[in-house]
Amino acid sequence: MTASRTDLPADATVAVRHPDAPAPGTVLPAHYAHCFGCGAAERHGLHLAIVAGEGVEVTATFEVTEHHQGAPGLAHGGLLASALDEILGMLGHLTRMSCVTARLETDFRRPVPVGSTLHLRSRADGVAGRKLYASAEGRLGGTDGPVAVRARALFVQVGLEHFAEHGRPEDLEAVARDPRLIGVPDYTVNP
Ligand SMILES: CCCCCCCC/C=C\CCCCCCCC(=O)SCCNC(=O)CCNC(=O)[C@H](O)C(C)(C)COP(=O)(O)OP(=O)(O)OC[C@H]1O[C@@H](n2cnc3c(N)ncnc32)[C@H](O)[C@@H]1OP(=O)(O)O
Repeated sequence: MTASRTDLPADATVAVRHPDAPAPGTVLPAHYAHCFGCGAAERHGLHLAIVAGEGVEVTATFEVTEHHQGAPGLAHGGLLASALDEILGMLGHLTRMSCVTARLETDFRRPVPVGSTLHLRSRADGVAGRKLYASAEGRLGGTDGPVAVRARALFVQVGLEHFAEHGRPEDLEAVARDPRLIGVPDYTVNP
C-alpha cells in the first residue's frame, strides 16, 4: 500500500499535553457555542460532550437518533465523519494549538443503527512543525465494543487571524459583542 498523507512523518515528535490543559475527566467547553459538533446553542448540532483523557486524548459518547439517518434506521456516514472531526479538533484543548482539519480519512467498518451509542475516542499521534497528526475511533455499545468507524487526520495550526479573515462578518461581530460564545482560553498560537 502507498503511504498516506496522514502517515506520521519521520521528523514527527510526540504531541505534548500543555501544562495548563484541563485535568483528565473534565468536560471540555465548546470551542464555539454555535459549533455543529459541540455547541449547545446549535439546535441541529451533535451536542457532543467531550471529556479530557490522559495524555493527549479525549473521549465522547454520541447518541445516534432518527435525526442522523442516511439509510432507513442507519446513521449517515458524513455525519459520523463530523463527529470524528469534532473529537479530533478538540485535541487542541489539550495541546493548546488552534488547529483546523486539513485532511480527514475515514473507514466505515460497521453500520451504526439509530438508537445506538457510539463511544468516541481520539488521540494525538505526533507533531511536525504546524502539523498535528491524530487518529480516532467510534465503538458501538461500549468502550470495548466493536469498532464501527475509524479516522486518521492531519490538522494544521493556524493563528486567530485565520478565523478573523475568513469568518462571516456578522458571526464575528456577534463574537465581538459576546466573547462567551468562544469557549477556549487564550489559544497559544506559537506554543
Ligand atoms: C476573531 C474570532 C476568533 C475566533 C476564534 C475561534 C477559536 C476556535 C478554536 C479552535 C477551532 C477548532 C475547530 C474544530 C472544529 C473541527 C475541525 C474542523 O472542522 S476545522 C474546519 C475544516 N477545515 C478547514 O476549513 C481548513 C481549510 N484549509 C485551510 O484553511 C488551509 O488549507 C490550511 C490552514 C489547512 C493550510 O493552509 P496554509 O496556507 O496555512 O498552509 P500550507 O502550507 O498549505 O499547509 C501546511 C502544511 O500542511 C500540509 N497540508 C495541508 N493540507 C494538506 C492535506 N490536505 N493533506 C496533506 N498535507 C496537507 C502542507 O503540505 C504543508 O506541509 P509542509 O509544512 O510543507 O510540510
